[in-house]
Amino acid sequence: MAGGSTPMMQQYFSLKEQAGDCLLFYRMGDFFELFFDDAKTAAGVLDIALTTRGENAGEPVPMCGVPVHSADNYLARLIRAGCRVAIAEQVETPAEAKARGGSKALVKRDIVRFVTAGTLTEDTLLESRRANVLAALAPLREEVGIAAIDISTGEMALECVAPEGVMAALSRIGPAEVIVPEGWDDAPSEAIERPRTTFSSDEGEARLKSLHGVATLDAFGAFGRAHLAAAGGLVAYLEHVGRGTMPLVLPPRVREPGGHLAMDEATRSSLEITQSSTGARKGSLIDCIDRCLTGAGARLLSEDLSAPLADAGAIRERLEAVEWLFADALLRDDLRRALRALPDIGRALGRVVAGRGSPRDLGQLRDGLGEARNLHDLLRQHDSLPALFTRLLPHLSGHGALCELMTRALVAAPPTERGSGGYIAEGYDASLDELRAISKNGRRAIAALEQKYRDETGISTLKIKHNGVLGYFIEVPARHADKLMEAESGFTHRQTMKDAVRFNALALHEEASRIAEAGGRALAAEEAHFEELVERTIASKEAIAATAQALARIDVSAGQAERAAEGGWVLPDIREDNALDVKGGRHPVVEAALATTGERFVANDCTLSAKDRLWLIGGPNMGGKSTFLRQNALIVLLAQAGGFVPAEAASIGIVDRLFSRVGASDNLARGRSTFMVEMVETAAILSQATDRSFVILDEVGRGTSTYDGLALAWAVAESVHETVRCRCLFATHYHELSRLAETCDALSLHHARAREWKGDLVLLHELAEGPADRSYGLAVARLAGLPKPVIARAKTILDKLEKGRKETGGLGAGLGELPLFAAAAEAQEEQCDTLRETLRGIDVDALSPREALDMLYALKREAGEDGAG
Ligand SMILES: Nc1ncnc2c1ncn2[C@@H]1O[C@H](COP(=O)(O)OP(=O)(O)OP(=O)(O)O)[C@@H](O)[C@H]1O
Repeated sequence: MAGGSTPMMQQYFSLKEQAGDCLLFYRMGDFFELFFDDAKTAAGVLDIALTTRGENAGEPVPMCGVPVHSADNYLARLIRAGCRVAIAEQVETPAEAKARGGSKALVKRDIVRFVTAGTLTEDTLLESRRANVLAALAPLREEVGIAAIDISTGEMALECVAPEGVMAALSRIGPAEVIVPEGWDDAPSEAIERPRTTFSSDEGEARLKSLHGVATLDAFGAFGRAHLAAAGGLVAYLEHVGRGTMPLVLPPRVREPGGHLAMDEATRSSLEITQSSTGARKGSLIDCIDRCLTGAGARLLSEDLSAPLADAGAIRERLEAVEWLFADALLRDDLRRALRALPDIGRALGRVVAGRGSPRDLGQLRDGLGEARNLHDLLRQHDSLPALFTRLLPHLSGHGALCELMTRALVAAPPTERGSGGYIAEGYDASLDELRAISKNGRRAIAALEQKYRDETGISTLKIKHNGVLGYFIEVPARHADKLMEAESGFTHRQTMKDAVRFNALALHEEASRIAEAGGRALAAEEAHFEELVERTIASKEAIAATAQALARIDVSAGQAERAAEGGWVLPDIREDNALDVKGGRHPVVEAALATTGERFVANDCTLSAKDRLWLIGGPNMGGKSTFLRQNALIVLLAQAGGFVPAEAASIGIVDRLFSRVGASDNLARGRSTFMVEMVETAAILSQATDRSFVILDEVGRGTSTYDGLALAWAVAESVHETVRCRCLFATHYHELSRLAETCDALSLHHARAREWKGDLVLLHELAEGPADRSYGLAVARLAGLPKPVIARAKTILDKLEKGRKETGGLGAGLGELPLFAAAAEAQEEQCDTLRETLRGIDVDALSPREALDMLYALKREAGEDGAG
C-alpha cells in the first residue's frame, strides 16, 4: 500500500467502510490481502505472517495475505473463530482498466459477498451432518418472532415465542449466527445488529411475496406480525450478505407452539442430546444413535431429537414407518444400499440456486433424482406401505423430464470447474460436437503438419508444441535453427531459448486459429447449456427440495430401524395418560461406553403412574442414580422423536415438557454462582412444569450448606408432589427426605443397590424399592484411592457425627411435626384468622382514644410487626 492518499488506498478505505466490522479480503492478483487491524486479527487466528506494506500517515501498514486458490480453508478457520468476512474482488481485468483509464488506472474492486457463519453454502465450509442455521429475532410488544433458515438447503421456519422463551428456542434451533434489530436491550449476546427498519412485518410480507412471486402468502400458512417482522429482517440480511444474489429460500413453514416436547437450554445440555458436555458430537445421544447414511438424514435426525413431537398421531406415524423397516431386514438392506449412493441433492440445489453451482452439482442432482426414482419403484411394490411413506412416495418421482435431460446433457462425472468445459456429453448438441470435431481434427492436422515440416526441412527433431503464451509453435534444437531463419524458409522466428529456437508458419497459424476459435465457441456453447440446465433446475426447486426432504425422512426411518435392530430396542407404546412404564430400560450412551470395555449395563425398570408419580432415589455415589434418571428422560425423548427405545418394553404417556436438572452444575461462563444457577433452574421447573411434564432432579440442593440444602430439597420435592403433580425422578443423598413418604401418597422410595463385601464396596447398579440403608461415601472414597490415613480419619469423624446424630435426632430432628407443603401455607392463614377474631371482638364505641391506640399496638405486635415506625 503506497503512502499518502493514493487511489488504491482510497479504494481500500471506501470498501472497508462498506465492510463495516467484517474483515476485508482485498483481492490483489492471486492473493486476498488484509490490512491494518484486519491483518492483525487474521494473522493471529490463522497463524500466518504479519508483515507491512507501504505507509499510512507515516506509519507502516500491517498486512497479511492468503492465496486465492486456498482461500476457503482460511475462510473456514476465520468463520469458526467467530469472524465475518467481506470479499472484495477485482470486477474488471487489468486490460479493461487500462482501456478505461490509461496505463495507471486502478482495477475496479467491489464487495461481491459477505461470508458469515450463518450464510455459508460452500461444501468445504459446511459439515455434512449438521444443519447451518441463520436466525433472526424480531421483538414485538409481548412476543418475539423467530425466523430461521438453513440456506444450504433453503429450509425456512417461522415461530413466535414469549420473550422468556427465546433462549430455549435458540438452544433448540442451534443457530450459527443470530441477527437482531439494533438497539434491542434484551438481545442475546453475540447477536449481530441490523437496521431496525428491516424488521417490520410489512417489509417482511413484501419481501416474502416478491421472493416467491406470489400475491398473497395465504398458501404458505397463517403468519402473525412477529413472524413476518422476523422474516423481513432475515431476508433483508440475506440480500445484504449476497449483495443482491439471493440464496435458495423455500416457502416458510410456521411452527405451532405446543406441537413439540418443550425443553429448555439447561435440559438440553444436561441430556447431551446433540453435543456432549465438551461441546463435541462424540459422546452425545445423536452420536450414539445416528445410523443415517446421508448427510441430509443425519441433519433431519438432529432436528427430530432437538424438537421431539408432542402429538400422538404424528409420533405414531413415524414409529409405524420405523417398525415396518425394523420388521423387514431384507427390505431395510435394499433401501439402505440405495441411500448410501445418494448425493446431497438438497445442498447441491442450494448451491445451484445461489449461483454457485458447478457441473458436478448438476450431476449430483441428476444422480440423486434418478436414485429417488429407484427408491420410489422399490417402495411402490409393497402394498402394506406405512402411512408416512405413502405420503412421501409422490415426492420421490416426477422429475422424469429433468432427469432425462440431464442424463443426455451431462457426462457421467462432471467436473467442479466449468472453465475448461468438457462436461456436456457427446451427442447432446450436434453443433457442439462439430466444434469439438474441428478441434480434434485440427489437432490431427497439426500432427500431420509436424510430419510435413520434418520432411521438408529434414530435421527429424522438429516438434510442434503448445503453451499458454505463444499458442502453437514450431521448435527445433538451436543447432538446426539457421536453416529456418533463412528469409525464404517459410518460417518466422518467434523466440530463442538456450537450446532451442521457436518459429511460426502460415499453415500452422491458420490451423491453430481454427482450433482456438472452435474451442472458444465450444466453451460458449457448453456455458449456454449449463445456464439452461440451471434455469430448468431452478424452475423445479421446490419439487426437488421436497424430494430431498422425503429422502432424508426415509433415511432417518431406516437408520432408526437399523439402530433398534442393532441394540435390541423396542417399539414404545405411545399413550395419552400420565404413565411412564419402562421395563428393562438402558442408557444408550453409557451402555455403548461400557460395551467398549466388555462391561454389561444393568437394565432397570421405571414405573411411574398417577398414583406413584414421584420417585425419591437414594444410594451410594457412583451407584447409577444419575444414569437411571437420564436414561428415562432419553427414552421419553427418543420415543417422542419417533424412534424405538433401549428397553424391553415401554409405555409412555406423552410428555409436554421435559426438565432435567443437575444440582450445582458449573456455569461460570454466565457469571452466576453454581448454587444460584441451580435455584434459578429449579424455579423455572416449579413455574413451568405441568402435570403432563416429566422432571428429573439430580441432587438438587447440594450446592449449599447441608441444612439449607436439605430444606430446599424437601420443599422442592413437596411442591412437585403437591402443586405441579408431574412425573418426577428425584435423586438425593439426603436420607432425611425419605420421611416425605409418610405424608406424600404419590411418592415412593427407591435406591441404587450396593453391598460391602470383605471391606470392599460392590456397586450393583440395580434399582430396588425402599430407602437407602446408608451412604457408603467413605467406601466410594476408598474405591477412588483416597489415602488410607485420610479415610481412617474420616471414619473417626463419621463415628462421632453418627453418635451425635443418635443423641440429638440428627439433621432431621424436629421434622416430625413439619406440616406438609400445603399445610404450611394454611398455617399463615390461621394466624390471619386469630387477628380477625380479635378485631371482631372489639367494641370501638367503648374505647377511649388512648385505649384504641394501645389496642392498635397490640394488634400490630400480634401480626408480628412490633417495633413500628
Ligand atoms: N445400570 C448400570 N449398569 C452398569 N453400570 C452403570 C449403570 N449405571 C451406572 N453405571 C456406571 O456407574 C457410573 C456412575 O453412575 P452415576 O453417575 O449414574 O452414579 P450416581 O449414583 O449418580 O453417582 P453420584 O451420586 O456420585 O453422582 C457410570 O459412569 C457407569 O459407568
